[in-house]
Amino acid sequence: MVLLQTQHITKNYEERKILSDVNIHLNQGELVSILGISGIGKTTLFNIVAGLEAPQSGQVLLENQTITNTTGHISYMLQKDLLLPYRTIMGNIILPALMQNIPKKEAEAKAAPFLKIFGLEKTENLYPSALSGGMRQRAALLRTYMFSKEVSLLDEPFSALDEITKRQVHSWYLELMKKIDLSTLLITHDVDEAILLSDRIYILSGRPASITKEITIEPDLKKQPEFDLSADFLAYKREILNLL
Ligand SMILES: Nc1ncnc2c1ncn2[C@@H]1O[C@H](COP(=O)(O)OP(=O)(O)OP(=O)(O)O)[C@@H](O)[C@H]1O
Repeated sequence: MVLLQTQHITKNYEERKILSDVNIHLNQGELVSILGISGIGKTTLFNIVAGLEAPQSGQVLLENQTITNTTGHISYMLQKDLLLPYRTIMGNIILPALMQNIPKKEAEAKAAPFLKIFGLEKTENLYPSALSGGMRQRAALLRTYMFSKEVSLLDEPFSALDEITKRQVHSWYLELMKKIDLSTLLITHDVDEAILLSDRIYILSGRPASITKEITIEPDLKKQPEFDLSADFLAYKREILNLL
C-alpha cells in the first residue's frame, strides 16, 4: 500500500530551480533512501514532504489525502537533532509530547515500554552525556518515533556515528522496523548505508534535481551472509556511484 507520495514537486529559491518534477513514493513498512550529492536538494525535498516549505507546484499525499504545505502529519528527525544536555533521556524523549500539551505522566507512561525495544532500559534518569553515541542516537530515534505519525523522515540520522557503531545501529534499526512496522524515508549521502538499509533507493541528481533512477535492493540478496562484502553489494555500489 502506498502510504506517502510526492507528485510533480518543483521548487525554486528565487530564480534558482532546485527541484524539478520530483515523484517518489513510500509503501507501508518500507525503508526508502534518497541518495544524492551534497547541495542537490535532499533536505529541501524533506522540508516540503514535512510541510515546512511550500513547493512552487506539485502535491504531497499521505494515504491519498493532500498534506502539501501543512505540518504535523509526519515525524521528522533533522540532521542535527541532538538531545538536550540538561534534560534526562526520558525528559528528551517526551519533549515533543509536552509540546503537544500531552500531560507529563501520560507521556512517560507511553514512552516507558519503548525504552526496552530501543535498547535504552534503565537510562531514563540519565543525562545524554552518560550514554554512548549509539545509545544517544537510539534515544533521538525513539523521540522521533514516540509521538510520531505513520511515516518517519530521517535526515542523515547515522552520519555522526563511527563505522562500527553505525553498523550496529543499522542492524538494530532494521530489526526495529520489522518489530513495530515503521515506514521510513531516509536521506543519506552514504552509498553503503543506502544499500544496506533500503528496500529501494531513489537517486536525486541533475540541476535542477529530479529522480533520475530508482533502484530496488533485492531482499534475497540482502539476506546472504556478509552481504556488505559480496559481489552483489559491489555491483549495486558501482551502479550507484556511476549515477551520482
Ligand atoms: N532557504 C533557502 N534559500 C535559498 N537557497 C536555499 C535555501 N535552502 C537551501 N538552498 C539551496 O538549495 C540547494 C539545495 O539545498 P539542500 O539543503 O536541500 O541540499 P542537500 O542535498 O540536502 O545538501 P546536503 O547533503 O549538503 O545537506 C543548495 O544549493 C542550497 O544552497
